[in-house]
Amino acid sequence: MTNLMLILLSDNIVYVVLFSRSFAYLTIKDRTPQILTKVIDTLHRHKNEFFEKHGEEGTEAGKKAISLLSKLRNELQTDKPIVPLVEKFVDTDIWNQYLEYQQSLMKESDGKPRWFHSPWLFVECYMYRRIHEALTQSPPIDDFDVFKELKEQNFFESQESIISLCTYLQELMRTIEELDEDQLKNEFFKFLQISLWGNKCDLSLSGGETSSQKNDLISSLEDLKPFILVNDMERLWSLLSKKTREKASVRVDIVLDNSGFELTTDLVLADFLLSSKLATEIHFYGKRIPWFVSDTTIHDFNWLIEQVKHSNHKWVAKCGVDWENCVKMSRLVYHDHIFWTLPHEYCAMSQVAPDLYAELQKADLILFKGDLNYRKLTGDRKWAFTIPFHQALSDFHPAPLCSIRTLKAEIQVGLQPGQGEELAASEPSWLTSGNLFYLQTFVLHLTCGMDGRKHKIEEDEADGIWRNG
Ligand SMILES: O=P(O)(O)OC[C@@]1(O)O[C@H](CO)[C@@H](O)[C@@H]1O
Ligand SMILES: [Mn+2]
Repeated sequence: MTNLMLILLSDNIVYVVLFSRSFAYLTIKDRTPQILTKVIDTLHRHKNEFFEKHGEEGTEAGKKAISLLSKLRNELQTDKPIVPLVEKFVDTDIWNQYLEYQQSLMKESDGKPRWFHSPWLFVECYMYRRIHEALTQSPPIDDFDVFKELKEQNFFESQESIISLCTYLQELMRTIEELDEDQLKNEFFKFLQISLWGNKCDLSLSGGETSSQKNDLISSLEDLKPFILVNDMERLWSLLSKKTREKASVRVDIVLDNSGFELTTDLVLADFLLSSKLATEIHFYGKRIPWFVSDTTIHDFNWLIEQVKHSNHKWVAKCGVDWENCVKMSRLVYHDHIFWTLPHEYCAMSQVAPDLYAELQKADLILFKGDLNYRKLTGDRKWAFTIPFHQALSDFHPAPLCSIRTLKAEIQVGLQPGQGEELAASEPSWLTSGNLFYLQTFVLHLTCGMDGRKHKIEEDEADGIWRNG
């Protein structure tokens, strides 16, 4: 049953609202409470560790964090108002200013921003920021990463694939100097697809359920190709190979997504780019706080390289030693700016985090991994499927950039006329099932206006979850 409804909102944009159960609604209604319950369960299971480490104070801290998170879950499930952050942290004021901005978008009659009455992107990011606040309010366990176990499990369960990946890379290293241009391009395409496939291993989509990479990836690449919806690899190659011919140093920046298997595929891609001299330095961007369950923090990055270095498989261990050396020689550089864990869409970066924008401008190419980055690149708006990618970026272009993303949310641009409709006919959940891949490049610096309609996601009842206001 769907109802049509016209709503006039404070910014005087009229939305025709179709009430249909949406991915955003199901995320907030079902998946985020499930994730919170897993976090509370994790804290319960670490009670003894907290006591052993910190005595009675640790036990009390665990209880406090659990009660704060239980309160958060209740606020979410009963659609309470979104409350300001209270614990002083580097981004507390920015978050509370953003909450005031959301309030300003609402009509007085709509009251305050609530969990089911706010943009999905904001509410989902806010939930992870409140999890972080609950821990920082519970010293001495304030530095405990409630998602650490899940991220490590993903890595350990993907060992088969990691071994085949590292073995392939090390075997290629033996002959990489002799590859001709075509052979090099084909290897580049392989490592790009491996990094793309790695994005399927995402624990927030799975609600924390295991999502490791079980089968051998290299041999599956041909089977994977039909699932690539937009494939700009050729354009990516011509951009990068041209830069390599023209410049002595070429910098590729990779905005990371999930730790575990996906991070391993990104390190393998980075190693290939450096070893093939397609790049001379790689800059990685991770998250400052635990984020969307599986996203990479500096602790995850250092832990993974250490694990790989100490592997009992010789080619895996060789990769770990190489990666550690690249970090020491600053050929691999890791950044974790707080902006990446704010709710802002990326077209706001030059205002909100001009230092980060200036850093990205030094890159010859930026690769954005994953779905959440794609949502922030496109402002989480309901663009028509055929809107060009550069237009959806709404003036965000620090450097030529490429989104490498598995579709997991109901946003998609850059398609051919009819392509989205065709996919919907063949697989109704094509946007959120995580079965389709998306390698879209924006390599030309074009300015563009913001003409995307904002995305409104509704479910059956009168309330709805809105995308970015
Ligand atoms: O960025 P990633 O790891 O590819 O995906 C993030 C994600 O799991 O979180 C949101 C739903 O909870 C969606 O953006 C997407 O499904
Ligand atoms: Mn993620």
